[in-house]
Amino acid sequence: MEHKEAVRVTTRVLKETIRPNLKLYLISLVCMVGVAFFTANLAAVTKKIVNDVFSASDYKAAMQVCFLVIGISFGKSFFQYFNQVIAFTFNRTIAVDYQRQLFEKTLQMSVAHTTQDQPSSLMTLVRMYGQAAGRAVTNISNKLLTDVLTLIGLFVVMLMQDWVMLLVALVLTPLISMLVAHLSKRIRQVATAEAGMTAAFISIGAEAFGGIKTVKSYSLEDKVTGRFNESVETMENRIMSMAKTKSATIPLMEFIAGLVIGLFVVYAAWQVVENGRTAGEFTALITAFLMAYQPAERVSNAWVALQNDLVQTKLMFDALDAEPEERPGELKPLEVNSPTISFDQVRFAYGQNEEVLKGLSFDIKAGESIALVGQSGAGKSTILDLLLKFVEPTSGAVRISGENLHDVSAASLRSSIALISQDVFLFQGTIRENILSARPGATEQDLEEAIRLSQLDRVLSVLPNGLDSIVGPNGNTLSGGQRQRVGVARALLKGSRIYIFDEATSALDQNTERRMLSGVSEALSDVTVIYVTHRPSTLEYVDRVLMLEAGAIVGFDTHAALQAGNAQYRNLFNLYQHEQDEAAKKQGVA
Ligand SMILES: Nc1ncnc2c1ncn2[C@@H]1O[C@H](COP(=O)(O)OP(=O)(O)OP(=O)(O)O)[C@@H](O)[C@H]1O
Repeated sequence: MEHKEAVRVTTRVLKETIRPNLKLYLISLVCMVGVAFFTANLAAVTKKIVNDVFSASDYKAAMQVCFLVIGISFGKSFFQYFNQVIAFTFNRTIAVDYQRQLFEKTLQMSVAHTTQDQPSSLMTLVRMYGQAAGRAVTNISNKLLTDVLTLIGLFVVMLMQDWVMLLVALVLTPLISMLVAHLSKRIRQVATAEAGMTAAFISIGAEAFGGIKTVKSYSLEDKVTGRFNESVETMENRIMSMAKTKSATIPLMEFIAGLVIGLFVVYAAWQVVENGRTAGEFTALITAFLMAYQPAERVSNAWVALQNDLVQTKLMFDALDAEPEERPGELKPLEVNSPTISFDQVRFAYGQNEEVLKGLSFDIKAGESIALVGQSGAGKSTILDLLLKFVEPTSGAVRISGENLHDVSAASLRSSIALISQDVFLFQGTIRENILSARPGATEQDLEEAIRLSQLDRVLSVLPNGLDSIVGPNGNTLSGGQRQRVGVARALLKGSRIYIFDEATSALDQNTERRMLSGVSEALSDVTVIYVTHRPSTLEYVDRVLMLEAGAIVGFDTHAALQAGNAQYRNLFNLYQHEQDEAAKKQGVA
């Protein structure tokens, strides 16, 4: 990151955070000045100790100086305490606020953008960036400022004792500034890559532990460990390079301090002996110089840390400024007057890859139920992604209720469609809460009906707490089939005009699936339903079947008509039948 960019990021982060907390910040400013004032006075008081107490051997003066020192120390501690509490509050408030903004922003991004990264690495970045911004603001507006003010105070004390200090200051200040500027640049260069590397590191771990059964059953431990080691090594090299740069600053400053003190002693001795200056003046000067060491060290540390945090804050701003999927109010809401669906010459390709859908045109009437079938990779999921506007056609148009989805807001579109996927997502909580999340105001009667139709009542009857049983994170205390039934119940309660069942019954046994489908198809007789399925049994419950092959339609008719007149469909149906029989056999054996 260039110097100009660092200044731009600093200005923005301060503007965005100080303004809303101005009152608190002004109080902390008073505290900072208080800390600096009392610290400087603590150094200055040594002059009195040496001259008035020791040199004059005055007992009374000793008592006065004693109270003075206690008063100054109390003042310093008082302001220091409040300053630190405010700095801490500031840090946390800013970190949490940015984390919230980043989380919301990530949710607003397109699905394609969000799924580029592992969920865990996205969360790591949200956490890291927010914390970095909090630290950056606290460092600049509080820690650095407190110490710089203290240094100025101590400097004034030194200047008051001897003008030679002015010369020393004039020579040392630009020297130290140049040194710090050089180190800062190096640190920012190294830090730029750090955030990405940490996210990659987390992502490797998440992938390995998330797929632990696959890793173990395919003996992939060595491969996973190899990838982990590689990422750790790259990260360690970066961290080491940063540590070396950081470590250089403190010894360098210590050396400069030692050099200056050495010269002071000789200079002070000469002034006292030859020019009749008092020992107290030089005690105050050297004390101020020694006391300046700690804040100077903290300034140097805070400055180094700041470079790192500014880089991450910049990355955070980049993420916050990224174009969202769409801006609120940018597009009109979809009004589903009649739940018709039409694809008009739709072509689609993922990036520069080969076309996945090759000019698809078909119409689904309002209230019709259709099954979408085809070999793996034919393009079924892509059709669903287009319907939900997770992706947009390369050319052609997808319409619902006559409206081109390109012109309607994604949020209104998605709230009009109930999607039930194969992997049902359940959040941690009770089954009741999960189902009611689709329609919080639903009556007990509607809830019971949804439970009955989804065949969930059979599951609930064996759970000790029934509907109030708690499911673990992502419903992991339920079996795949149980989760699917909760997913169907939740979707039924939503009461949409369009339903999409994406392999939503794949984990159910045939009998349960049949019972569910007969109830569901009756309950959804006046809404439009799409089933994506490999199950031949599902095909009996739909009005028409749309068969895809390599991104093109090879048949769209009733199951009976396709069976009678379409050889490709018969082959596919036989394949599905075979798969189903095999699965039934396996279930029988189990
Ligand atoms: N994100 C992606 N990037 C690149 N290509 C993709 C992506 N998602 C899918 N594809 C490709 O698009 C084609 C259609 O995939 P799609 O998932 O729509 O098929 P499908 O019929 O749903 O398959 P399945 O029954 O196995 O789920 C496939 O060749 C697939 O490799």
